[in-house]
Amino acid sequence: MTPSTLKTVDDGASAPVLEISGVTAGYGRTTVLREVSLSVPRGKVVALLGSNGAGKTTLLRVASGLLRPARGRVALDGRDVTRQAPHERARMGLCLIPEGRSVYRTLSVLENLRLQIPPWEKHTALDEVFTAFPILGERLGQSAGSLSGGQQQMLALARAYLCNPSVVLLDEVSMGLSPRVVDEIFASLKTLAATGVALLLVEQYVNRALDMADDVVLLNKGAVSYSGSASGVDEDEVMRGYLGQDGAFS
Ligand SMILES: Nc1ncnc2c1ncn2[C@@H]1O[C@H](COP(=O)(O)OP(=O)(O)OP(=O)(O)O)[C@@H](O)[C@H]1O
Repeated sequence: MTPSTLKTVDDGASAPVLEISGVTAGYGRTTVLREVSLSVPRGKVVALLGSNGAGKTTLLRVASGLLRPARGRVALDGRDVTRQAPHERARMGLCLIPEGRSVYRTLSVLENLRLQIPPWEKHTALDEVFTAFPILGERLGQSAGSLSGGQQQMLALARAYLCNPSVVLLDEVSMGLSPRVVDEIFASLKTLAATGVALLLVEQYVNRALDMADDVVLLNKGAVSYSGSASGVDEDEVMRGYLGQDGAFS
């Protein structure tokens, strides 16, 4: 058999769960991301850090299909999804938890949870959500709008337990919450990661993100200024990068 007749079997098992390669993207004439590449290995936690406006949310939008890049490629499990719609990527195991606690305020907690179960996950039970966030189980009949900010964020995060994802993208889920609630949310993320779900974590609390991340990608003005193991990263250096001092991670 000649090499050209050999059939290659690639089920994506060895590929990173999410791979972004050479992505340039922006809004209208404004370029926000420049040649950004990033890889989320299966079952690993990657922290995506950078100062305000560096392009972190834009990168999550490109990854999830909400924004089409001008150049570059997005792959899930080794399959090119650059032209796939967000719901198709969701069906392939990508779950985005966007910034800002997206819950239906006038609907009950239970109704919100039911709406978060995608149509193709017919047999999903709510038990895992109640294990992660017991308070939601005690508030099922209450309107989501009457929950505290932390409880609303837990309700938004419930989606990560209901979609059977292989990778979850989290955009500043700790924003505006008390330290005690942030502790609880990070504990739930650690539990989720321990089940083998990969996380791409955009997080303002650098120390908390570094504490649970395997790898770190630092964005500076839309370009990657550091990409590598979290163990080689010093929080102070990241903060200097945030403040835009040249030299940090160059
Ligand atoms: N819908 C939009 N239209 C035009 N420009 C936008 C839009 N969304 C974001 N931008 C701009 O793109 C740049 C990157 O924004 P982005 O939200 O991706 O950064 P970020 O790193 O997530 O910042 P933050 O930490 O403040 O959320 C900013 O200059 C922002 O003003």
